Amino acid sequence: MSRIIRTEPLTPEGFAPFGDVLEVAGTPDKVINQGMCHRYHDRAALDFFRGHAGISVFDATPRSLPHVLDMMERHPDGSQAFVPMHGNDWLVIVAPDADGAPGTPRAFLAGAGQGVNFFRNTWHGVLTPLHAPGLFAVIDRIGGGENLEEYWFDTAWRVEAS
Ligand SMILES: NC(=O)N[C@@H](O)C(=O)O
Ligand code: NI
Repeated sequence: MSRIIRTEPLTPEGFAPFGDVLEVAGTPDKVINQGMCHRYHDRAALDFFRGHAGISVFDATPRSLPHVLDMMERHPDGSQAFVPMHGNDWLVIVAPDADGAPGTPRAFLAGAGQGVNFFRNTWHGVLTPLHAPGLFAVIDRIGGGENLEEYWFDTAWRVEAS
């Protein structure tokens, strides 16, 4: 018997306990390139312990709703940003910490043009595209050690569209 969570729109306010939303929003911080480009400057809290920032490209297999969430993970030594290289919606699942395990997850539906940066040590589901191509640039910690803690649920969660 799965436990149900329903998707909710990704907003900076809703996501604030878990990380940053990367999107064009509000007044640009800088207008550059002779007025031809708006720069939304320095919009993510990057945090890498005993390592450095790296950019990787992920080609992830699309999933579909309803989605079975049986595992969440976190990275104790670094933040992790997912930046779509496509224009589709995709799924971002996070959870508060509850004594060293994920608490009740929240499933955010990211829209076209939205990326996220998970704060260091934030419980999250693995990269979850909903359409092909599942291409993302990922900015996270490059360094020694595992930097990965997984938690497998005894009873899976079922993520359903709202
Ligand atoms: N393992 C890996 O590189 N990716 C995961 O951290 C993930 O959050 O998808
Ligand atoms: Ni991760």
